[in-house]
This record gives sequence, C-alpha cells and structure tokens, in this order.
Amino acid sequence: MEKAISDQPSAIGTVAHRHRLVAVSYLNTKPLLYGLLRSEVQEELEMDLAIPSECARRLVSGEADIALVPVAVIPELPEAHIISDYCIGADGSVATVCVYGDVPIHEMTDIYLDHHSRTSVMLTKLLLQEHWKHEVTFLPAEEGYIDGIGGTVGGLVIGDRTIGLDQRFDYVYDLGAEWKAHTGLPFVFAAWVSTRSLPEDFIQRFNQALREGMDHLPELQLLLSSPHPDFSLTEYFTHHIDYDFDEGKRAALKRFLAFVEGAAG
Ligand SMILES: C=C(O[C@@H]1C=C(C(=O)O)C=C[C@H]1O)C(=O)O
Repeated sequence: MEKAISDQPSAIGTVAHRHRLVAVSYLNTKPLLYGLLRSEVQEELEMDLAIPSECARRLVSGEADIALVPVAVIPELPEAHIISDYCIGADGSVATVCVYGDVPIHEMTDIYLDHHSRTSVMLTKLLLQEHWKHEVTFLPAEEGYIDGIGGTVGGLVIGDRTIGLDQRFDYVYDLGAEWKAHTGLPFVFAAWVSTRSLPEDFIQRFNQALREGMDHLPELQLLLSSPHPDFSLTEYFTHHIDYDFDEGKRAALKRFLAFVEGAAG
C-alpha cells in the first residue's frame, strides 16, 4: 500500500509521479475534461480516454489510479473513494442511454447488452425485473451488434453511438426517464473514483478544475462540432446530462448498488 506518490513538484519543476487517470471517451465527458485541461492540475495527471467498460477494467486491474467509472463496478473495487461532486448523471431523460427496438418492450424476446457499458447493463436488468416485469434473453454484444437489433430483438446502446438512432427504431426507452418513473430519483451512470485515499488539497484542485469546465460550457461548444443535425449540444449538456453528484444521486447510487450487489451475490 505504501507506494509513495508525490504531489509535490520535483526539483526540475515536473511532478515526479503522476496519477494515472482514465475518463470516458464520449461527448458527455468533454465539459469535465475541458476543465482538467485548462487547469494546472493536469500536470499532476497522466490522462487517457477509453470506453466506459475499459475505464472500469483499468481501475479494477490497477492500470489506473483515478477513473471516471461506471458506478456498477464500485463493488468490485477493494477500495473505492468517490473523489468528486461531479458525475455523469441525469434527472429524467438522459438521451444517450436507451433500449431500442422495432416492438414495445413487452414484446421483446431478446435484448443485446452494450459491451461499452457496465452501469446501464445492470440498469436494464433492474428495470426489466422491477419496472417492466418482463423476462427476456440477454445477448452479449460486440462491434456491429446494433445492426442485429430488429424484430423481437431489442438492444441497449449507450453514449455517442445512440445519436440519430431514434430515427431508426420505432421504440426508444430512455433509461434515465424510466428509472425516474420507477423510483422518482435522478440517476448516476459514472463517478470519479480513486482506488486509494488522495490528499485533500489534490481533491480540491481536481474539483475546482472540473467546476471550471462546467463554467465554460459556451466556450467548449465553440470547439465541438454537432454530431447530428437534430442533436443540440446545449440541450444535451444542460438538460439531459446532469453533472452534479447531489443528494438525490447519492440516494439513487445506494439503491442501485444494492441491486448490483444482490445480483452478484
Ligand atoms: C449517460 C451516459 O452514461 C454512460 C453510461 C455508462 C454505463 O452504462 O456503464 C458509463 C459511463 C457513462 O458515460 C452515456 O454515456 O450516454
């Protein structure tokens, strides 16, 4: 455990050991990344991006020290510290985590579970069990699986690949909205987690940097191109994704992790 990681600049002005950080490679993380990249705290970080399931794998394997991870992986970590008041969450419809299909959910016989996801895979299972009360066969997904959605086969899709998909399928179930209808709560998909306790002053600088990112959303939107003519970045960043890890999301996390742990046990 006593692996010394210094947060102090070394004699030549660089940081001796940087925290290895991995964040989600989707659009919804850009405001948080923008803050980190504008801040001096980035000098203390070795930053990389990956799909959510890979962020989870790296934190569990010890290849990363800090990650924006799907919250469903938290029970697998020997030590987990949520180090930020910012997250990838939603209070109602999230827009980019949906089950798609040609038929209503109760007519679906099979559902593909997106291999990019850890949290929404479990959320789909929870909602089928508790909310829709409908049994299906779960199909593992791999690259290209979206083309296999059709007939009575539905599919969970998360992140940027969902953009435009609502025009391709007749039935779209937004899991942020369905969770809210089921529990009355907002939801947290991913949180900033470290696998060991970090110095308080680092955590403060880290959160200040994330805050800066949120404060500069209009500037960031000048740098990003819109992924689809019908997709509003402003709408997505301000009405769908809810970045505050507030009391409601903490309550949601507790409830959701109880389900995840129950399913594992
Ligand atoms: C809202 C989203 O939440 C994502 C969903 C995740 C999951 O299902 O494991 C993980 C990270 C989040 O980025 C999204 O990416 O669309």
